[in-house]
Amino acid sequence: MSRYPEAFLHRMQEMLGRDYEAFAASLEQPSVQGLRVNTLKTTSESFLKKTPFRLEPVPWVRDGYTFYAPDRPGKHPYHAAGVYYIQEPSAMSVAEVLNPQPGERVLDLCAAPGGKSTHLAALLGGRGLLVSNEPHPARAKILSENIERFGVRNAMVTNEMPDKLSARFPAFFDRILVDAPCSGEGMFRKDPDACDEWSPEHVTMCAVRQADILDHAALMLRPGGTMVYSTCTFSPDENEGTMEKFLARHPEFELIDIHTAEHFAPGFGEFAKTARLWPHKLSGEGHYVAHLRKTDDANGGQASDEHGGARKKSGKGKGRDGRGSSSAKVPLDAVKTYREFAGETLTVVPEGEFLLFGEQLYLPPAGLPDLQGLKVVRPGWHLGTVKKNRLEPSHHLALGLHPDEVRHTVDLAADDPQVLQYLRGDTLSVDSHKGWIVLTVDGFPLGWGKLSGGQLKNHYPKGLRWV
Ligand SMILES: C[S@@+](CC[C@H](N)C(=O)[O-])C[C@H]1O[C@@H](n2cnc3c(N)ncnc32)[C@H](O)[C@@H]1O
Repeated sequence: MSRYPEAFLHRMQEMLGRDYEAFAASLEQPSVQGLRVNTLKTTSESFLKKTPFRLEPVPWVRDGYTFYAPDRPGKHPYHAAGVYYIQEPSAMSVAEVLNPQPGERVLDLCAAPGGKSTHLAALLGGRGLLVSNEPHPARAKILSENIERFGVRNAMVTNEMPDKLSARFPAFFDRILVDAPCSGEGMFRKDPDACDEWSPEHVTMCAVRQADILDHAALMLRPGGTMVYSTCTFSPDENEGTMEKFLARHPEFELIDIHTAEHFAPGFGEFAKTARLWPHKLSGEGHYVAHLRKTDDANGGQASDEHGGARKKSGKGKGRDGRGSSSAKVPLDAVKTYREFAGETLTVVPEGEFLLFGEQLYLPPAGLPDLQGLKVVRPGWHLGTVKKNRLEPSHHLALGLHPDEVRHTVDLAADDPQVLQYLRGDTLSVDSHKGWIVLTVDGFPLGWGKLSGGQLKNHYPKGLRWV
């Protein structure tokens, strides 16, 4: 008996006709695995010279590669250093289609665990603003950790429902990604548990929720801005059906071409401009992608300034520690403490309009909107914890730094046993400058250590330690 729901297989048979046999055979194949190089930290060219893995380029994305068993890049120290993100090849198509440009304001509305957000961040190249949102609190935390590991400096992570954000950010974003919660049919072979949740009723419920999410996304896009709607399911109700109803409700939107469309099959019927990624036609899982544009004269129903609704930052909100203390004015002492630390430890002192939540000091991205009343998990680049007269640097600071920006580093080769000891939280014996140093693996920052008397006190975060 098949491990896939009968009703699902029956629907697929009806949908695919002659192609069904090839599709059904693909369900019995292992899922395709991939990694996407973090171009905030390196280039693909340089990574390919160092990588110990056998990799094949994914044709529809820059910097994406397929890897094969027995390689396990998720277990390599490069993963802890944020050198790449493990993401299956079809999922890599999505941010590539949205194609944000450095300096833009980008929203990823359904962002956890962060595959597409880290991709969007890489494409922004550290310039502009990325708001990565996830309503589920535990998933928002994972998203935030991935933003940290990837060393993204210009992202804010929120934990909100779309209506809360759309009330706050009318016509604000240049690009929006709605990678919608869906019935997940395209992930069945990768994640057999996804089958257990599947039912025809679940498909219908997902379509209703997708409509609601899209309506709020539509409000937040500036006129002339672009949006990608994507799912990892096959059901037309959640794909072409969701698009059809959305376009009927929103005549200010139109479907536009997908620049990588040659690699994919077209969507059904009148939705040939959208793309279907079939596991029996390419090397990847099942996905659907639609690219939309909001017309220039659409006013979005809301007032907006010259950049589509920018708001002045008040710097208030809830910190990642949930204390939500006000940070309208960062005490000068805190900034002084940070600058002293940075002056001693770094070659370049990151500056900007700081935010302080409790003891946590952040550097928010430029153009960060009003945070008042929003659940913010990470309001920008986390610099550290301000103690009485000292700054304890954050893991995010280390991961967001280029090794040249740090005065003292200890570099270890990936196969040096001390790397594993460090990731396990052990104290290391090293010969280097006394004080704070960044431990790097083949030149990629892994985390902080504090050296005294030849012993490196381990500051790799307890929650991330390898067991
Ligand atoms: C397909 S997953 C996103 C995957 C993510 N984009 C990535 O690449 O890692 C959809 C996400 O939407 C979240 N979600 C569920 N309901 C939502 C809603 N009403 N609004 C926004 N996101 C929602 C889910 O918790 C889930 O994390």
